[in-house]
Amino acid sequence: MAKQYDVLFRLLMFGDSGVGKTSMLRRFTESEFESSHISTIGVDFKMKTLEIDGVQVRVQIWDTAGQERYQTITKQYYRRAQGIIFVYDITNASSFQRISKWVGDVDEFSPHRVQRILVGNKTDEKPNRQVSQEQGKTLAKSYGMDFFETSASANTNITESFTRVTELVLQAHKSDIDNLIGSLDEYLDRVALEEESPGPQSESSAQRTCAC
Ligand SMILES: Nc1nc2c(ncn2[C@@H]2O[C@H](COP(=O)(O)OP(=O)(O)OP(=O)(O)O)[C@@H](O)[C@H]2O)c(=O)[nH]1
Repeated sequence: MAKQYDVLFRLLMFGDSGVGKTSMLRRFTESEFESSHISTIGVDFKMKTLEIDGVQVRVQIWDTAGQERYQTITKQYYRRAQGIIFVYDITNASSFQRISKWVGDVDEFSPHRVQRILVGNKTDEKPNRQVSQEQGKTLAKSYGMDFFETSASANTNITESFTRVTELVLQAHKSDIDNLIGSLDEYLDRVALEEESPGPQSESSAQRTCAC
C-alpha cells in the first residue's frame, strides 16, 4: 500500500506521574478524555498524521510512565526522539519543580537537534492552581522552549502544543527533507524521461519495423 505521509517523526512525552500525559495524548489522537488515572506501564505510543506547510507529517507519540520505577525503561527511548514535550500539572508545584530533573535526564541522552516544549496541564482546575502562568513562561524561556498551558479535560491548547512541537521538528529537519524530496523528484523525472525517450531497445524495434 502506498505511504500516506511524507515524513515520520518520533515525539516523546515526559513528566511526573499523574500530570496528564496519557490524557493529553488521548485527547489529541482520539478526542477522548477519562477522569480515572491508570498509570502508564513503561511506554505506550499513538500515531497521528498532521499537514504542515503542505507536508504530510506522521507523528509517533510515545507516552512514558512518570513513575520512578520505570525510569530504566523510559531512558532507552530518549535517544530515539526528534521532539520532546515536558509536562507538569499546574495544580501540583512539585511536578513543576521536577521539570528540571526531567530536562537534565533527557538532555544527557537525547540527540542535539531534538526540539523541546514545556506544557503546564490542567488549566481547567483554576481554584487549585499552584504554579502561575508567569512561572511556567519563565522556566520555558530559561530553557529556550515554547510554552503552553493546556487542559486535556477541557480540550484547551492540546492540538496547538502537539502541532507546535511537530512544526519545530519539521523546521529543524527541513533541509534533510528538502534534499530527500528533491532527489526523489529528480529520480522520478529521470524515470519519466527514460520512459519517454526512445532507448536502444525501441530504436532497434523501429529499425526492425522499417525493414519489413
Ligand atoms: N482536571 C483535569 N484532570 C486531568 C487533566 N488531564 C489529566 N487529568 C487527570 O489526571 C489524572 C492523571 O492523568 P494521566 O493522563 O493518567 O497522567 P499521566 O501523566 O499519564 O500519568 P502516568 O501514566 O502515571 O505517568 C487522571 O485522573 C486524569 O483524568 C486535565 O486537563 N484536567
